[in-house]
Amino acid sequence: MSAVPHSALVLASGSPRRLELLQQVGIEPARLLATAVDETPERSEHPRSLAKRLSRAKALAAHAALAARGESGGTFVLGADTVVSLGRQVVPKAEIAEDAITNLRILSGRSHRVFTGVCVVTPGGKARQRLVETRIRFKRLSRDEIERYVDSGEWQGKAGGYAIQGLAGGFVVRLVGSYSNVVGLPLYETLSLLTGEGFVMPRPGAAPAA
Ligand SMILES: Cc1cn([C@H]2C[C@H](O)[C@@H](COP(=O)(O)OP(=O)(O)OP(=O)(O)O)O2)c(=O)[nH]c1=O
Repeated sequence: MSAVPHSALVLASGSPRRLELLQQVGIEPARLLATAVDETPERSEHPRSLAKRLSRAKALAAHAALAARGESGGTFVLGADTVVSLGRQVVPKAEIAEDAITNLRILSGRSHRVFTGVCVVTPGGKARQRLVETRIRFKRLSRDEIERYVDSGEWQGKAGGYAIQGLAGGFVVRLVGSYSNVVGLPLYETLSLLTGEGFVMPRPGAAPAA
């Protein structure tokens, strides 16, 4: 049987979660290319617009970097950005313990949304996007629970200051939508975006396309 060669993909991300999620569905990126996109929201920018704008900026920055080296031919580039929001407010990434405490107090006992923007740049240079939303309700968190969580360090560098795939999974009363979207890459939507643009999925066990 003649096998159609599968497509090559560059993951425009430094997030180990995004790499693991792609690998989970059988895609081994040909390379990882983290970008240095400024993630500051614009004035009164809605969280969903922020996630969409940043995912596009990451994918296009990686595509431009590859093109500058003459390496963009034949490759799909994938960028993503995850934003936690409470109403119109962005619940920022936690960098220090105080940020994580503030965020968890805000999220305690309430419903919030997680948006992930996904952007694919095709080998022909077209940028295609999706925006995926997940709704989550956290239990009420006691001061002790917040302190113990902050001691774990799991919040570091995570949108909203928590990681659902770790201890914070125990805070979730209700989740509506895609779980992988919260961890950083909505798998169903990402695969349908890629295959809709002509990406050929590898067969299980195949070596990554160059
Ligand atoms: C809410 C939540 C976010 N996150 C992570 C996913 C993302 O890695 C991060 C959000 O920050 P992003 O800016 O989306 O991504 P990043 O800076 O980690 O990586 P890159 O820009 O290079 O792709 O938070 C979790 O791992 N679990 C969660 O429950």
